[in-house]
Amino acid sequence: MHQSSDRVVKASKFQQLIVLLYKQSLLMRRHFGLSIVKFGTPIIMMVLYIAVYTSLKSTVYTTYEPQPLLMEYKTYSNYLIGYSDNGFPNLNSLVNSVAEFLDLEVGKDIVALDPVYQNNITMYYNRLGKEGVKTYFAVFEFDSNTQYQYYSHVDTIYTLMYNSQDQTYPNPLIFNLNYYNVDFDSPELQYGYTIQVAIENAIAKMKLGPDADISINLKKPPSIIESSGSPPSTQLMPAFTLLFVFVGYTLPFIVFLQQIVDEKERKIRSYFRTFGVYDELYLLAWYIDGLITTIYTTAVFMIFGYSFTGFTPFHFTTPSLIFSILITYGIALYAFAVLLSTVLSKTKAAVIIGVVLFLFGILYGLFSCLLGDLLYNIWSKKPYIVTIIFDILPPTNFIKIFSDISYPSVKTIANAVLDASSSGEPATYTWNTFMKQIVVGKDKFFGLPSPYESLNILFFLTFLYLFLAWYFDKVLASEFGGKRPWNFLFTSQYWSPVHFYKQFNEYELTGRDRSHDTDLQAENVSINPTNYQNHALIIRNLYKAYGENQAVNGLNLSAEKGKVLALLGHNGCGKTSTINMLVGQSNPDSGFIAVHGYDVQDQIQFIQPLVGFCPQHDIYWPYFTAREHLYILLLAKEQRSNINKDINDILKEVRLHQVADNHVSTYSGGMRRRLSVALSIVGNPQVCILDEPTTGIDPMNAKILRNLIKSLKKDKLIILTTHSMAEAESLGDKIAIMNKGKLATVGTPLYLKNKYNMGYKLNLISNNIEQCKILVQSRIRTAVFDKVNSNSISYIISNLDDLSDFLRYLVSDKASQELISDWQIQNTSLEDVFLRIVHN
Ligand SMILES: Nc1ncnc2c1ncn2[C@@H]1O[C@H](COP(=O)(O)OP(=O)(O)OP(=O)(O)O)[C@@H](O)[C@H]1O
Repeated sequence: MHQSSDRVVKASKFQQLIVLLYKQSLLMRRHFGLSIVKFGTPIIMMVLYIAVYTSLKSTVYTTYEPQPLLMEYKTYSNYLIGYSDNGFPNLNSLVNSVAEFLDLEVGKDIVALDPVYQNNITMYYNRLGKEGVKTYFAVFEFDSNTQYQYYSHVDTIYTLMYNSQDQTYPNPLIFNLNYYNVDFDSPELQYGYTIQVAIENAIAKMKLGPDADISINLKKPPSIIESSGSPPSTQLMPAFTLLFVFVGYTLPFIVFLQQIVDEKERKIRSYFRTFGVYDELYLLAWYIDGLITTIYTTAVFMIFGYSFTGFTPFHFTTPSLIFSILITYGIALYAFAVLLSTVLSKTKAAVIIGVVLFLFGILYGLFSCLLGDLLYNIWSKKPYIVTIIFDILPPTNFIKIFSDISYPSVKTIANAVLDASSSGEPATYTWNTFMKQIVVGKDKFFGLPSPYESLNILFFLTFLYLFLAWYFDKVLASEFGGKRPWNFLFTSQYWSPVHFYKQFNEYELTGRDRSHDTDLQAENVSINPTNYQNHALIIRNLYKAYGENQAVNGLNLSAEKGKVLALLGHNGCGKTSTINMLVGQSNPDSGFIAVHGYDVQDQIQFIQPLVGFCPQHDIYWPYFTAREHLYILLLAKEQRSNINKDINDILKEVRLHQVADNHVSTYSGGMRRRLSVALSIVGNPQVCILDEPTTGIDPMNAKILRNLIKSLKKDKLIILTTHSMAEAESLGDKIAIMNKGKLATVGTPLYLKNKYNMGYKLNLISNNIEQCKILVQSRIRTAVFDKVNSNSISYIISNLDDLSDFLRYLVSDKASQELISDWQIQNTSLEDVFLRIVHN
C-alpha cells in the first residue's frame, strides 16, 4: 500500500467518538436555552403536577367531624326493608335486631321482605316505584353472583341502598350509598350511617350471640370533597400522571430532533464526512446524547414519582417495572429521532414532525385518561394490525403501556372515584400482571397486545430504528452527501474495501472528449495506467446533472502536486459541482475522479485524510470558538495527542489568534472565511481544495491568505476556484477555465495569454473623446474600438508596428499632446482571455 512519510495517520474511531462527544457537550453548554428545555422539562412537569395536586387537595377537601347517630328515622322514610336474594336464613332475626336498635316497629316501620319478591329484585323495585316511597333497604348477600357484587367489596355481606324520590316507576332513583352522586350533607342520608350502625350491630350480635356487649365507637369519617355533585378532583390527578410523564420525555425529543437536523441543514454533517468522520460514529454520538437525556429524565421521574405519594401509578407499580418502561421509551424515542434525522433535511420539517407526534401523543393520552374502558373497547374491536401500528410509534406505544399500568390504580375518572371509594386500595401492579392482557371489570380485551408485548415491541424496535438510521444515512440521496447503492451491504467492496490503487484501464484514463484544441487533447491523453498514480488529481469524463440541468458535462482535468490549479468559470459553469464530487459530497452520474490514485467513489475513506476542504459557504457552529473548531476537526481527522501548538500556529497564519476564543457568531464575514481556510489546512492535507477562499475578504487579509496558499503549495496540490482573475494569475500554476460544465481551455497564465493574444490595449485620457476617436481612426489602421468611459477611451491594437508609429506621432505632435492628457498601454490580461472564452 502506498504510504508517503508526510501523510497523516487517520484518527482512530475511539478518538473520533471522544471528540464528537466533546462537540455534543459543547452544544449542550452553548445552547443554554435548548438545554434548559431538555433538562428542565421533566422537573417542571413533576413540580407542576405536585403543585396542581396539592392545590386541589387543599382547597377541595373538607373533613367532617363524627356526628352523633340520628335516631329520628321515621320522620324521613317510610320503610326500612331487609332483603336477601338467596334466602338468608336469619333475615327475620336480623330485622328484629335492627328494629330494636332503632326503636322501630316490625311490620310497620321495618319489614323483612315479602317472600313473594324474594327471587326477583326487579319486582321489588316495581313495587317501590308504584308506591312512590322513600325507603332504605338493605340487601344481604352471601352469594358472589348477585348484581351488586360489581359495586361492592368482596367481603361485604350486605349493601345498604336508598330510594330518595317519590317518583313513580319506571324512574325510581335507587342508589347505593357509596355512589358518588349523593348529597352527603342531606340529613336523610346522614341517617344512612345510623342504619348502617344498626345493621353492623345486628350482624355482630348474630355472630357473637344476643348477650354480647357491643360498644359503638364512631370514628372520624374520611375527608370528602366540598362541592357535592362533582367527583373528588384529587382522585383524577393520578389519571393525568401519564400526560405529565409523556410531556417530560417528549418535549426534549423535539429539541433533540431539531438540533440534529439543524447540523445537517448547516452542512456540518457532510463537512464532518470530508474530515473522514465515520457516519456511524457521528450518529452514535448523537444517540449517546439522547441516552444521557433519557437516563437523566428517568432518574428525575423515578425520584419524584416515588417520593410524592400523589403519583399513584408509580406507587402502585413495582419500581423495576416503571424503570424498565421509562428507560425503554427513552432509548426507542431517541433511536426514532436519529432515524428521522436521516430522512429529514430541513429543521422546520423536523420541528413540525416532532410537534405533530407530540400533540398526537397528548391527544391519545387524554383519550386514555378520560375514556379508559371505552378506549380499550374501541381498541379491542380494531384489527390487530392497527394496534401494532400504534405500537410502532414510540410516543403512542408509551401512552398505551403507561395507561395499561395506570389503569388499575386510577382507571377512568368515574371508575377512579368509584373504585377508591367503594373497594378501597387499588391493587399493586407487578411484572406478573404486566404480562397479562388488560382486564377491565370482568371483560378481557383479547384484541390488544399485552403491555409486556408492547414493551417488547418498543425494545426491539430500538434496534430496528438504529439499523435503519445507519442504512438510510448511507443510501439516501440528498444535497448534503454522497450515497451508496441500496444494495451496498451485498457488495464485496463494502465488506473488504480495496486498499490498493484501483486499476483504471487505458480507455477509462483517456478523456473521450475529442476536442480540436490541442491543449485539451494533451490534457486528455497525458495520463496512462503506468503513471496515473503520480497525479494528485485526475478527472475523467465527468458528468453530473441536476434534473435537466447538465452542471458538469464531460470534464477532463488533471494536476500534479506542488502546483496551484486555478479553476475559473462564470457563475453556474459547474465549478462547485465538480468540487463537491471531488470531496465525496455528491456522486458523479458517470466518469471518475482519482485523488493520489484512489477512486473518490469507491475509496473515499482513503482520500479523506489526504484532502482539506474550504467550502464555498462557511460551515460553522455559531457558538463555538475558532479554537474549538480547529480542535474538533483536527482531532476528527488526524490521530494526534499534542495539538495546541499546531492550532496556535494555524490561528496565527490566518490572523485569528487574537479572537481565537470568541464565538464565531461574533466574527465578521471575512474572519469566518479565514477560519474556513484554516480548517482546510488542518492535518497537513496533500490536496487542499479552496472554493472561493478570498470572497468577502479585505485586500490586506486576502493578501495574507494568498501568501499562505503560496507557502502551502510546496508539496501539495492546491485547487482554487476564484472570480478574481488577478488572484488566479498571481497564484495559479495551471489555469483551467470551465464553460458550460466542460473544460474550455487549460494552461499556465503566460501560455494562455500568448495563446489568446489579442494584441495590446491602448487607453487614452482626454476631455474631448470625439476628437480622440477621429485621431485614432485616422492614424491606426488596425485599431478596434474596445470601450469608452467619461474621459477615457480604449482600443485593441493587434499590430505592434501600428502602435509604435502612433506613439511616436503622439510624442512629436503638440496638438495631440494637448488633446490627450495621458495614455497607457496594457498587455492582454487573463481577464481578457476569460472574457473571450466565455463570450465565444
Ligand atoms: N444541489 C443542486 N441542485 C440543483 N441544481 C444545482 C445544485 N447544485 C448546483 N446546481 C446547478 O448546477 C449548475 C452548476 O452550479 P455550480 O454551483 O457547480 O456552479 P459554479 O461554477 O460553482 O458557480 P458559482 O461561481 O456561482 O459558484 C448551476 O446551474 C446550479 O444551479
